[in-house]
Amino acid sequence: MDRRDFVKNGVVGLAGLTIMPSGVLFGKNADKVRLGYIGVGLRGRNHIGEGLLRDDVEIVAICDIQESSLKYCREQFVKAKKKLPAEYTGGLDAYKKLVDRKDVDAVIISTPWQFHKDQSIYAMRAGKYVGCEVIAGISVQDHWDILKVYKETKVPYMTLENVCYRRDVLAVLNMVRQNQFGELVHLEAGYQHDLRGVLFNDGKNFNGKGAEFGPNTVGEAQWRTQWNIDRNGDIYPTHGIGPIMNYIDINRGNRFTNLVSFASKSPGLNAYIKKVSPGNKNENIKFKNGDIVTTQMNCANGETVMLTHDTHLPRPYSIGFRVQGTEGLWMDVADAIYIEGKSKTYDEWDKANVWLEKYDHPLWKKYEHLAEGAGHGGMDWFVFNAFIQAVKQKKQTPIDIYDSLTMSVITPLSEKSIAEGNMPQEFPDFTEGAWKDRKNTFALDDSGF
Ligand SMILES: NC(=O)c1ccc[n+]([C@@H]2O[C@H](COP(=O)([O-])OP(=O)(O)OC[C@H]3O[C@@H](n4cnc5c(N)ncnc54)[C@H](O)[C@@H]3O)[C@@H](O)[C@H]2O)c1
Repeated sequence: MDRRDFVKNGVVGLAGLTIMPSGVLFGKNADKVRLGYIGVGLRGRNHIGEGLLRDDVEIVAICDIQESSLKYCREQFVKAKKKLPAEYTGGLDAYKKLVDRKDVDAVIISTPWQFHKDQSIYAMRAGKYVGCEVIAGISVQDHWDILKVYKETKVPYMTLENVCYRRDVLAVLNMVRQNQFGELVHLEAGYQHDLRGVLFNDGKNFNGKGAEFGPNTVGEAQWRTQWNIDRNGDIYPTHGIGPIMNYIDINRGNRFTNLVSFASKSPGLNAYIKKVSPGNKNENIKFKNGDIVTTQMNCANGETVMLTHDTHLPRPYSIGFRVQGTEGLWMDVADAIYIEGKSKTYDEWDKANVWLEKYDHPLWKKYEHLAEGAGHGGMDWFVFNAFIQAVKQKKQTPIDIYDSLTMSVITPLSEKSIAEGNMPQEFPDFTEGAWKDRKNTFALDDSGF
């Protein structure tokens, strides 16, 4: 069975009805999820690609404020020989008309970060499941505002955090659950990705050499670069922290209690501009965001966590996971695992693959053939499928509102810590005490993951 056969048949038989609290529109399991997409730039079109492959998804409408994005998106439908969706454009509020459509069950939001809060709140109020790309809100208060609407509507909200589904990440979750690392003590991760070619281009080509950013450029250079001028903090924490939250049961028996952040100086982007476009007007811009921002966090159960944001300097991509406990550790940069008494040689690393293959997660074993070819090594299939299955079965999403807000609020907290001279910041408990009793069920079954 290939990707296309699968999506015809659906991933699992529809299990018993899970009744959602009031606010969610439909009352019985749906065969098809009718999706509206808000933002069809690069990421939105990845999600379109996944949706177009499935017969249990109908993309009824798309919204974007740029004709170029809509045009590329239309081409995807033509290539897939699917009916063109309705289009909404013409202003920052155009998305509201898409959300208001009676035939939209759920929305996928892939717009720049500053729009996520209002767009998700509007969708939740309309009773539409929200699958929102990473970063829920900008300020700490934004996160509370989103929670308030969730509590009023009970409409599920999921951050589409794909790294939670990466194959090695899930294999390590499997190892954690089978106690291979013993009691976890310290964890590290980060967003360590040379984004210089994304933050700047020549206005014509994605990743085209150039030193421009803002409205006359293409892709994320239009909006993401400005955040590096205006903010100093970990502005992209979710890819690293999402998986860690699953390893140590955050919001499900554990919680972050406080954090403190440090920012280095920031010559990286200026050096890049000087290199690719000597004499460019942008070469002396003051980038407020430190080239390396590190954040240390404490947990109620005593673990420590360190996160790194590192996107302005030359480096190969790596999240830099370190998962360490009383019996051993995984370090993804070293591509290594060491388990005391079980590793081949005392005090020497095993190649990580020896362990990762042995503990390959059951979900990957089962769905590998379907995820093959999907974005980011297949994990994009898993995150999209998880959202669709939750909508179809009227279930809570596997990454829920509390997880989503917890991942994202690290940005304003780290910013505040740095602005106050590296002062510790108390971590908000969005669960309001419920973390003590909530259970970690992430990726434990395949009816929504
Ligand atoms: N999970 C991942 O692996 C991953 C990868 C890339 C991007 N992302 C996230 O996806 C989101 C989008 O990033 P991107 O790379 O697609 O950016 P992009 O700039 O390529 O696309 C954003 C799109 O949103 C549109 N837009 C802007 N304001 C809008 C509005 N008010 N209403 C409707 N459309 C609007 C833009 O015209 C553009 O087409 C961001 O949150 C980003 O961090 C996640």
